[in-house]
Amino acid sequence: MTPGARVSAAIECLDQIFAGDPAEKTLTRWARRSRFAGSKDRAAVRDHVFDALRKRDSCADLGGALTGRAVMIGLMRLQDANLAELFSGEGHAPALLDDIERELLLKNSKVSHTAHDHVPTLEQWNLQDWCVDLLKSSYPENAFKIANLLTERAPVDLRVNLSKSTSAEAIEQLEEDDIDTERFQISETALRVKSNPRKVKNSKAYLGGAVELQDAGSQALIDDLPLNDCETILDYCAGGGGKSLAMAARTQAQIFAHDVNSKRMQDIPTRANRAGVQIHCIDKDAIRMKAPFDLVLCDAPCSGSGAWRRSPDAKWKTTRLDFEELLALQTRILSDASVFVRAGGVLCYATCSLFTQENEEQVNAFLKGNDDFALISQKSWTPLDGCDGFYVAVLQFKG
Ligand SMILES: C[S@@+](CC[C@H](N)C(=O)[O-])C[C@H]1O[C@@H](n2cnc3c(N)ncnc32)[C@H](O)[C@@H]1O
Repeated sequence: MTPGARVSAAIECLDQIFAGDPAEKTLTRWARRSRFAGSKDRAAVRDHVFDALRKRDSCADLGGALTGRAVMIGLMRLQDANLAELFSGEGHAPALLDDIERELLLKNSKVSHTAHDHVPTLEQWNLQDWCVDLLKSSYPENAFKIANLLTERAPVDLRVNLSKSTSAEAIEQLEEDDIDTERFQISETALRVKSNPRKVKNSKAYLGGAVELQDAGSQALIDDLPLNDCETILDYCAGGGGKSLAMAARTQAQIFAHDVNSKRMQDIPTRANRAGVQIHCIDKDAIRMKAPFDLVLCDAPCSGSGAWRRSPDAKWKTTRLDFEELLALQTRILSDASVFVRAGGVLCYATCSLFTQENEEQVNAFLKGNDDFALISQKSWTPLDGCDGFYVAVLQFKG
């Protein structure tokens, strides 16, 4: 595909996404229909679509409308691409810019879309307005800087599986597959991929279980858990098992994974096998039989705002009502899971949210109603730390 044809494909996908279709499904559907597209074309179209979603409002403002075409005009302008070449009207390239589009672009380009030395307009936040308010109240000093970082592509991080490899061995093994990485100080196990991220899943290091894909912030969160003296651990919201696997590599404790939606755990046995660790997936009845646990982790469902660089679709589709429902669910999960902690054990509450309402405020509310728990530590990370946004609190059950 020509560069222009890739832009046309991105326009088509964005129009469907703006009409309400989920981004991933839209891209998969497009790829199925477009047998002529090679893997590089698919990657390029995906990058266009995700870049455009991350900076949606800035792009729409530059291009003059919230349509696939206007947003791609805005994105290409922000990327200093040659608009005349891309919008050539030749072959499968999008039609030439008309006079109105050209004038609009000229007028809008005079306003800086990246400058930090002025009060940002709502478009420049690239967030829904209720999220701007939440971010401002969570980070009064740095809200706009964080919002800006959420418009950038997320780095690809790996977790070295310490039960199979050292960092030095993993780096060397990855190099054999042309994947350059470097240590990321935020966690002992974290490697940042510097080249060929798309090769990771077929690399020997990944297939052999020496590394897993996991954001460095997620790894730092696991470093903060008091795993040392544990014999039994319950990962109460295990999902695909990212946190279970990271814990298993760091402790000899028995790890039990649970999720209300058991289908989400279906890959855990394969992933555990690859990592050379054991994770027992259990249902609620089995939890009651095995309880109490030394450590119960609630990696609660949340807005996911800390990871909106990776899923920019969600930053536009999550409604205020969804958010309120999530808050209620987090409250319930903390309360439900707390009964499975042994006296003297710990309840750990984690999210990948940037908003204090889902983090500190949830924990404070829990502590108010449960004076037999005490806060031991809490920590948060934001993209300012070079990773996704995360929060973790460790609460001890005094019994
Ligand atoms: C943030 S995700 C977990 C991600 C996972 N821990 C990881 O590191 O890959 C939250 C999970 O909580 C699960 N969940 C939602 N409500 C729940 C409940 N009431 N009890 C247990 N799990 C629940 C969801 O199905 C979802 O998989």
